[in-house]
Amino acid sequence: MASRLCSLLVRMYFSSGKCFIYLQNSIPPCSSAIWHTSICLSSSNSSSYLAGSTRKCHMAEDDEIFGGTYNITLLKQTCRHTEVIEKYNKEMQKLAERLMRLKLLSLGLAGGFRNTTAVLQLNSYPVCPEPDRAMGLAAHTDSGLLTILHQSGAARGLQLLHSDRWVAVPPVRGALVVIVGDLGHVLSNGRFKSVVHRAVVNRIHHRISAAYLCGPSPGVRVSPVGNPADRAYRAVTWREYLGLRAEFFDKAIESIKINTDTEEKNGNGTGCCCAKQQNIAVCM
Ligand SMILES: O=C(O)CCC(=O)C(=O)O
Ligand SMILES: [Fe+2]
Repeated sequence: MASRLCSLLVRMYFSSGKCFIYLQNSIPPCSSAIWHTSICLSSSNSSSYLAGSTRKCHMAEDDEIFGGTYNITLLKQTCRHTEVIEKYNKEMQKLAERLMRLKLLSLGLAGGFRNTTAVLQLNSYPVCPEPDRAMGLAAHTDSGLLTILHQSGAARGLQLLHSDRWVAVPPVRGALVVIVGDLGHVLSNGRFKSVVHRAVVNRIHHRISAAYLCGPSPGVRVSPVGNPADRAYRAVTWREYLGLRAEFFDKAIESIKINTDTEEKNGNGTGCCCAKQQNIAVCM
């Protein structure tokens, strides 16, 4: 069901004249542009859901493109697609919550997440005449708890960094890829690793992917499960973590590492989604 909805969503958007897709980067020598569109899905109400996109665009530092205010009017033209997005969001939310519950269970905790924030990122990688000289999406980790990725069609593109080598993750019909994000890494105290990945382009196929990025509410602190004395990372909110990524790029996770001789100064204030003891729900 979730995978079918992903396909429907992708078909719908990329057949709609890309009326609300904005340009994020265009890397020579690709003749046509690579598009990445981020949409905040977190509100159930379609108007604030559209407003949410603005915030996400700020977070993604795309304000240079639209002068600080995302083009809401263009987004509103796509309201007829709201129903499909809502359905997609509902299914993906259920799936993300289930995956998070399983992840917590494997860490010895019975719990779940409420009030998650979700962002849909639609990626379009056109055919590239010189794929060796271009990059679709540069190497990165995702910042949230987890990402559920749909790869449309048969074209390969996704690669994971494993033991210093890039390993292709070919699309499998009906299958979704689950990627652990940095906050998922922090929450598990490093037991679930956030994986470095990238997307390459190719000479023959136009490739499309849809990434559902799931995280806590932006202001909720995430801290590692388990014994406070064993925590490898300090507590951090998603908002703060995005700031650290802007400052430290791929070293952001290192920047919240606790040195053995450094005290965890942040404690477990209210709203923190660390699980303080076994069998406590992880609430946000
Ligand atoms: O297109 C892909 O396969 C990767 C997309 C991705 O990593 C992302 O949207 O964060
Ligand atoms: Fe990613």
